[in-house]
Amino acid sequence: MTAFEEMGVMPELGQAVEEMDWSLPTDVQAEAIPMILGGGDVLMAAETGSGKTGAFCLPIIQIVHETLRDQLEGKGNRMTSRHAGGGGKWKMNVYDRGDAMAIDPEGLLCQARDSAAWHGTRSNKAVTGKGKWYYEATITDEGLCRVGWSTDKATLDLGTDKFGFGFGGTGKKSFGRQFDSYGEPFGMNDVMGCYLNLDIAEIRFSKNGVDLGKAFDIPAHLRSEKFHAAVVLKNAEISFNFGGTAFKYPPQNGYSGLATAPKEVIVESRIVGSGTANSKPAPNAPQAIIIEPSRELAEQTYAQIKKFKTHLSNPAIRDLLIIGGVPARDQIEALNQGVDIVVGTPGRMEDLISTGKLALHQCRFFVLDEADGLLSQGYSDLINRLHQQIPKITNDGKRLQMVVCSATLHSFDVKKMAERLMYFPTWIDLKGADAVPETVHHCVCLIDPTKDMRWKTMKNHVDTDGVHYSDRISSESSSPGRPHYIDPDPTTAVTSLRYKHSSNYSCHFTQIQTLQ
Ligand SMILES: Nc1ncnc2c1ncn2[C@@H]1O[C@H](COP(=O)(O)OP(=O)(O)OP(=O)(O)O)[C@@H](O)[C@H]1O
Repeated sequence: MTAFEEMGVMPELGQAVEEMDWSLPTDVQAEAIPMILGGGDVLMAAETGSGKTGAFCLPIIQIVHETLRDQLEGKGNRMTSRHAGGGGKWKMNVYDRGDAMAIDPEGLLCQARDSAAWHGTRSNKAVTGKGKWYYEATITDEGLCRVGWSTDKATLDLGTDKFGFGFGGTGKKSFGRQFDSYGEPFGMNDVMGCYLNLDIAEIRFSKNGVDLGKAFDIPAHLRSEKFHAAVVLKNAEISFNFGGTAFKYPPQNGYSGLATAPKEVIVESRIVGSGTANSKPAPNAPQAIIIEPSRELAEQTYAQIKKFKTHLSNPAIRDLLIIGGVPARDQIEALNQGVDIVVGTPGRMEDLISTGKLALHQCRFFVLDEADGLLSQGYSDLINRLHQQIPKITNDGKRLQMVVCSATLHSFDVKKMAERLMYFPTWIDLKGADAVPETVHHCVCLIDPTKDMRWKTMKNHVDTDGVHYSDRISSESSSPGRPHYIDPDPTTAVTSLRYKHSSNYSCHFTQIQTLQ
């Protein structure tokens, strides 16, 4: 197994890079490839010639190929039909969800990995009018969640307006942003029963089969509304059973699973995807679009893709170079034949998009190579326009992934663009120690070793990079936010200790030490 394959790269690509004499991944490849294969957005900066092209092309080719293979075997269509907003089984609606809410292809497992904000979703169908309805939600991870019932007028943040009824893990019920104690707290592995009685306009919940009592009387003006199963999560995961399989705690007192609700009380969600379940992929709609600031770079990237895909067949990946300065006729002809990956320069790319020759609706990788170059050439608006046209979620429920390469990640324009367009990007910054991502929080702990002598007896020494060992930091330092050190004594050295606590938290300890 090659070193690339150990990172999850498929054997056909591993073989191709081996034949190119790439025995080991470069640093940027080692960091970026698993991230992109794992579905993340990546923002990377590394020296010229560090292998960035391979870092994004290899995983993109692999995912595009796997998707094509699934489509060929008919799996793509099955996925698509499973994901369609309306029709079929009860499930969480992939088209009616917050930005960070992931929903599995069955629509029964939801996960939101944003620890800073709530993200919600609700079911693809609703019940209305009459009947006693039930579903179960099992908490499958730590984190915060609220489950309950939402009308289609409610926002996805369940319980924060007067159109949805939530019950949260902290033991609070909520409606209209009013949080009142109810039942008891719940968490990982608990099975929450959600009851909706439309006959007497009442909502109640159970925990692991134990009834927690009435939570809400549904106000008169909402009684004829359509009620969806709903959830909102903060860094949590939850699974649903609408009655398609046996309930862990079957409902009592005449309630039935939503899955058994008759047609006359069911209303399909009005929020449905634009694609149809069995639509064939359009030939001129590639899965990946790679934008380069110059013809030369576009040609180089295109040439690398050709080499990488040498051993990929059945189905073959169709790539296309779209650059200006050559007649568009051949490019249009190739688009009509079918393309999977397009590499090009922005001007010609936009010409073909605006005339409908190149379609963006199946794009799931949007790559900006040398983004600082693209922005300095004034392509910011064009990038925004293209990004706006690309669906953020594909028909088969896959999220748009963005990869941005830049000579530096510390340009204001690149940062602003990343903030605007990218989705929790991982920063891969191999351009030097001065470049610390904003997601890393620093704390500086000043120690005066002449007063606090505990360092002398410290059992566990922290290894440092030693770069500041002989720094002389003067009291004149006036950089805003920098601590001032008074160092009148030439026998004093500054040691900076930096170590990582977790992926997004690092500590700097600075010790002023008297040299013996
Ligand atoms: N893992 C690897 N092992 C050996 N050679 C590699 C590896 N990755 C890339 N290379 C080679 O290094 C050279 C530079 O790679 P590449 O063009 O991808 O870098 P880059 O970071 O995109 O450069 P630039 O910033 O100039 O566009 C190429 O000749 C490529 O074939």
